[in-house]
Amino acid sequence: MTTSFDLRLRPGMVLTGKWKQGRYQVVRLLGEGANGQVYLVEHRRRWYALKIGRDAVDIQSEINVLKNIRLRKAGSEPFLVAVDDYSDPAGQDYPFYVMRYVRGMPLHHFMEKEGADWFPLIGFHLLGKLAALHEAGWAFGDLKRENVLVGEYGRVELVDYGGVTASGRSVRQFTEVYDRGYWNAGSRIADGTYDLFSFGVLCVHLFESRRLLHLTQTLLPQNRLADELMKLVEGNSTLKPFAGWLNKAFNGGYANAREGAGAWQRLMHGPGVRMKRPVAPRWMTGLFAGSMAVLAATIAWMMAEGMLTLGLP
Ligand SMILES: Nc1ncnc2c1ncn2[C@@H]1O[C@H](COP(=O)(O)OP(=O)(O)OP(=O)(O)O)[C@@H](O)[C@H]1O
Repeated sequence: MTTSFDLRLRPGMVLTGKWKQGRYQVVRLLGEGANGQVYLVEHRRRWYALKIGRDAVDIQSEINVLKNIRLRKAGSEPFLVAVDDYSDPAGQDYPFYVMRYVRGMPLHHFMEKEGADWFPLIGFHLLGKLAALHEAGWAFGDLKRENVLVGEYGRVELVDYGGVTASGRSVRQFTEVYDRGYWNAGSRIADGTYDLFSFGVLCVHLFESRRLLHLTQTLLPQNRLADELMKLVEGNSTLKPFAGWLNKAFNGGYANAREGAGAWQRLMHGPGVRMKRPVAPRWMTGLFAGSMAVLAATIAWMMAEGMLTLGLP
């Protein structure tokens, strides 16, 4: 991935906003893409993600979307925290915004590390995230492995809102291989079905990346069809139980992610699906065992004291 500018912020340096004077200490680079670089920063003793770019228009349109979609759970901090410009020592201005730091690793790295058994649950969580956007009148647009971060217990967060588009408009930003138009399977009009198509490609990309790459290198544009993707699905043991679902998603059969999530959930417990069930953290198991021991001791003591009988005649 190349970026359009060569700014490098070093760990430890403090970036001060030109207009609002907010101070952000750089911890490390989190990632970079076409629109900018994302750094982990510390601000008022808390961690945030700071995205900085050169193109004010690109960054500003992401900011506008983030302001509009209000990714906020009741009582929690907003996703978008601050907006400002940074002036480098040479006087060059770079627009940036600060957002909530999402602790997690990109989906494909998580899956490589933790195993495919997580796939059904993570897929379900991801559909839930998309459903919330669809219900608010948006499509995510640029769904791909890198834009899905997975945290503990398979919790999922979407990052990079540069492609988020109001329903009914033309998708603003997409990645070719995930794009419905690329596969001759429909328009680039933003809606739930567009994201579900990309979700299907994402599933294929996770488990059949080599063959998917081969298809993109060998198929003539007119032969790029969802049927080709389905062949990869049918040949893969993790994806096969979801073949019916994926076929429907590739053909626009689910109007939105909520509908898709319901059907996905039913399949998760079906035949042929190996699924990780997150276990409660050890401290919670310990707490439960501890409370049971206290309860047993209390009952024994009450019985000994004659305060409790077992209901025998
Ligand atoms: N809020 C966040 N918390 C943690 N990590 C993040 C956050 N936002 C972005 N990242 C990381 O930074 C990477 C690059 O960010 P982002 O995708 O927004 O940049 P981009 O320039 O728009 O990339 P692309 O060219 O893929 O569109 C992400 O893949 C992710 O790993």
